[in-house]
Amino acid sequence: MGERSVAQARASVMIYNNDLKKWEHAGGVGGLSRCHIYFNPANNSYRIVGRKINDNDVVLNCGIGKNLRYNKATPTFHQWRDQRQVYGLNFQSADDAVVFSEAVMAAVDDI
Ligand SMILES: CC(=O)N[C@@H](Cc1ccccc1Cl)C(=O)N1CCC[C@]12C=C[C@@H]1CC[C@@H](C(=O)N3CC[C@@H]4C=C[C@H]5CC[C@H](C(=O)O)N5C(=O)[C@H]43)N1C2=O
Repeated sequence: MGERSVAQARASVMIYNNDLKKWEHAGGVGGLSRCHIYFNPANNSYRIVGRKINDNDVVLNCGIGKNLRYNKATPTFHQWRDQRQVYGLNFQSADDAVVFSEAVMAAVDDI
């Protein structure tokens, strides 16, 4: 039994460049990605995967750890970090952002 998607949202994926102190489009080019939260029943883990809508390029692929801190910086820009980098999602609507954030929090609570 493979991974299954427990939530998805369209958003622009951004990565914070700690050296330049600025946000950059994940994958280098702006544009919307379809971001899924996948649950892996084999090891009860979750990860967030984002693929560009126009060419399916994987621009985001990060695990959800049990102590992930998810920051709703604005109603449509949410961010989190892992030990390597800071991720940001620019949602198309506050509703999309709420739905996705609740699924992230549920995943964190489930680990
Ligand atoms: C302590 C810490 O890491 N704090 C983080 C946020 C955070 C809090 C709690 C848990 C996780 C996270 Cl990532 C933090 O403040 N960070 C992470 C790297 C960049 C930033 C540090 C400083 C700057 C100040 C302004 C804010 C920021 O970058 N914002 C606020 C929301 C806004 C929304 C969209 C993005 C898109 C481009 C625009 C811009 O950079 O011009 N922008 C921003 O300016 C974003 N900043 C941040 O988000």
